[in-house]
Amino acid sequence: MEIFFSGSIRGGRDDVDLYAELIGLLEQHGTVLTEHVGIEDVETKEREAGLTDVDIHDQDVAWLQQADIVVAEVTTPSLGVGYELGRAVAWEMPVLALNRPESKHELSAMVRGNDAIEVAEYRTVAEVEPVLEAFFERTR
Ligand SMILES: O=c1[nH]c(=O)n([C@H]2C[C@H](O)[C@@H](COP(=O)(O)O)O2)cc1CO
Repeated sequence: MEIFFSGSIRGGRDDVDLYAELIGLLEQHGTVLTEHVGIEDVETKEREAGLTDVDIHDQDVAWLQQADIVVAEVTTPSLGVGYELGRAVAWEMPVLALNRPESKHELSAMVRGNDAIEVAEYRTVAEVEPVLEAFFERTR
């Protein structure tokens, strides 16, 4: 099982530690192609590696195409995450969006109102574990 994890980078990095925890959980279910989303200084590393925005976009879309499923943490609004979700839906991939309802951001209707995206509201990482179990069971 290859998993595309999607989370905000330029949209804001407040939740980066949470992304790393979620990636750790996802690794119990398969290979996470986008582990870099959970790395604190990802943009510095990409710059040092000489990656342009075109490189980042093209690599990301290739990973999305390669993946079997998409799991996104959508609490911090991000254009890139929204774009990835839109493409995943167009390709009819299973998509799970994890959202923390107590955030100051209201989840976009383009995500919550999309019946091709399963939205799970949660407060703690412990609550995500059974949600992932059920999601992977359904998509197996
Ligand atoms: O440097 C990057 N590396 C990268 O892989 N992405 C991808 C993965 C994330 O799921 C998503 C984040 O988009 P944004 O940067 O607009 O918040 O885009 C986005 C960026 C920066 O836009």
